[in-house]
Amino acid sequence: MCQDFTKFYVEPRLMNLPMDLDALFTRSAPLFLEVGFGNGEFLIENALNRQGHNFLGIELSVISMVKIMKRLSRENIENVKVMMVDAKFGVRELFPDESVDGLYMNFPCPWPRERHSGKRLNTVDFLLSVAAVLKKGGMVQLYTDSLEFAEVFAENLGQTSCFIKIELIKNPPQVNTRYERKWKREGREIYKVTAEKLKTPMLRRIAGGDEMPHTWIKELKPENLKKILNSPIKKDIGVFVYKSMLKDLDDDRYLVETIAIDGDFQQHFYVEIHKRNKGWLVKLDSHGLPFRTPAVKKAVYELGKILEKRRGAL
Ligand SMILES: C[S@@+](CC[C@H](N)C(=O)[O-])C[C@H]1O[C@@H](n2cnc3c(N)ncnc32)[C@H](O)[C@@H]1O
Repeated sequence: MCQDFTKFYVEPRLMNLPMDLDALFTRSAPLFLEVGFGNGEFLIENALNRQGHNFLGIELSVISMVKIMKRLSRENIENVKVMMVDAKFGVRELFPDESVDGLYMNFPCPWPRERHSGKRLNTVDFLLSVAAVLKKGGMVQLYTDSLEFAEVFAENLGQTSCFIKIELIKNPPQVNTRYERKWKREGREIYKVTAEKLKTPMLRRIAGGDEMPHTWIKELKPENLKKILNSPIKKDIGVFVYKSMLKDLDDDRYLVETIAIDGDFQQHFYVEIHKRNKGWLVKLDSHGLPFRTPAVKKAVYELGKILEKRRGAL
């Protein structure tokens, strides 16, 4: 039987940002987020016990996404939505200020190696995003098996100057997630950090806006475009990198593999060069779906400029 998951899945890349949360849930109710819900036990148990609240789960794993949607569908759970986005970007960019009543994080990866430190979800920057989207009096709650992660989380909550009642306790009541069970089986201690939001910081957000710059390259013969694209387009000016050029099915369409970098957030996608009556259109390839950040827009725009310059040099 074909299952319809569209009821549960939110695609923020296709929405006006920040999101209209009441419209999303078709009702106004307190909203709680869980970052990295994994198997989804915690999210679902809370949603079933608190039918008057809305729950939104954020994950990066496709397997987790499919697993939870199957269960939401099977049990016809109405007050949970899920979306696939990096929480560092998603919490900051998708939610309006003071729109969330509570944020839970159960056993996030501690990323102990220094070279992975950019992925940790206990930095001052991430916690400032959490502070911005929480309502005043809203709470943040972390469970972890890593004392170091918990201590840095608590310390950085304090660094933001946006939270009060910051508490770190050892061996709290269980949340009963897969990772909690795993770490307890291995005899590890569990730590819980909680805090209450007091102040809303000012955040600079970068996503949003529907406009997508595309450019036209006129008066360029297909054989000349081929010549241009045969020499590699490698450009790295800090915000984007063109990786490699792929020719699509016919001579009318080329794809340039691109990575756009907005601070600590990277997106991988293709820019398309497509022959139309008016000339060659340079635009975002419609199969990929990056957030339209400044670096993505610049990558599209700059490719047009590069092609134009090379055309002039032919
Ligand atoms: C160690 S697992 C814990 C899963 C679950 N909460 C539990 O306690 O069993 C961490 C989860 O966080 C997700 N994750 C890691 N980094 C993330 C990020 N930046 N944004 C959203 N989810 C993330 C991973 O895909 C993974 O499912």
